[in-house]
Amino acid sequence: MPARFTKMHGIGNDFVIVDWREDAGRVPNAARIQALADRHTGIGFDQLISIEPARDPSCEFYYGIWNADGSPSGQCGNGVRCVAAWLYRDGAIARDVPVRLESPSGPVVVRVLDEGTVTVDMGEPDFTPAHIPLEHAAHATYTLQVDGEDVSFGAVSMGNPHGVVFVDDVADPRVDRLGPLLTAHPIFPQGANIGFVQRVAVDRLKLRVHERGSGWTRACGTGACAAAAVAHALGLATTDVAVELPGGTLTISWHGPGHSLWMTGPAAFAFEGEV
Ligand SMILES: N[C@@H](CCC[C@H](N)C(=O)O)C(=O)O
Repeated sequence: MPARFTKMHGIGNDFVIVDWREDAGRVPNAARIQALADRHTGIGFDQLISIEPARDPSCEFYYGIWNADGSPSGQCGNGVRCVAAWLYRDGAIARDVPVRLESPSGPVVVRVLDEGTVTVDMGEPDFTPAHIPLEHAAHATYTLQVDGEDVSFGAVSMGNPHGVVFVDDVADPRVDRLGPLLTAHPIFPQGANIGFVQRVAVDRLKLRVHERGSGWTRACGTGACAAAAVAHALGLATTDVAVELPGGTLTISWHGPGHSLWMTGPAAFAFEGEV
C-alpha cells in the first residue's frame, strides 16, 4: 500500500511527516525506518514524525517521533513546529490560537505566528537526574573521563535527554570526537543528545548537537532549549537567548525555575511524496 508523506524541516533538521489520524497507534518497524531515512537509497530524514488522534483528552492531536536509526524519542523541538505548520496548512488549527499537542513525553502548547513561524511552550526544563535519565546524584555540572580527558557538562530533560558541554569553539575537532562518545556514555542509560555550546555573548549561543539516534544534525530544537536552560541555570545567559545552529537560529526564552521555556523558530515545507 503506498503511503503519502510530507517532507519538512526546521532550520535544516529534516523530517518525514505522516498523517496517521485515521490510523493511530501504529508502531513502525525500525528496519523500515532506517531504510526510509537513508539519504542515498531512501527519502532521507533525521526523524520520522506521525500525526495521530490525541490519547490525552486535553490535547488536540498526538505526534510520535522516531530517529533515523528507528529508535523512539519523547520530544522533538524542530519537529513540533513542523507538526503545527502542517496542521495549520491542513486547516486543522488556526493562526495565533494556542493549541495543546500531545508528545510522547506529555503536552506542549504551540501557536502558529505566520505561515512559517511557530512558537512553542516546551514546558519546564527538568534537571532531576532520574528524569533525564542520568546515573549520578544531582549537581549543577558533572565531570567524566572521556577518551583520556576530563569533560564537564550540564544535563537536563526537555522531554528527552540532553548533555550540554561548553567549548571555546564549536568548530574544534575535539567536538566531533566527543559527540558520539558522550551520546553513548553509560552515564546516560537511555543515551543522550549532546550539545556543544560556544558562548558568543550573554544573549547569543552557538550550538552543534550530536543527536541520539540520528548523529550530527543541522539543528536540534530541544538541544537549543537545553543549551539555553543550562546556560541560564549556570548564570551564563539572559532570559532571552538567540541560539545559532549550523542550519539557522532559534529564539529561546526562559525565566528560570517554576516557568515554562519558550522556543520560537521557522517550519518549512520541502515536498510531498508517496512510498
Ligand atoms: N531533532 C530533535 C530531537 C529529536 C530526538 C532526539 N534525537 C532524541 O533521541 O531524543 C529536536 O529538534 O529537538
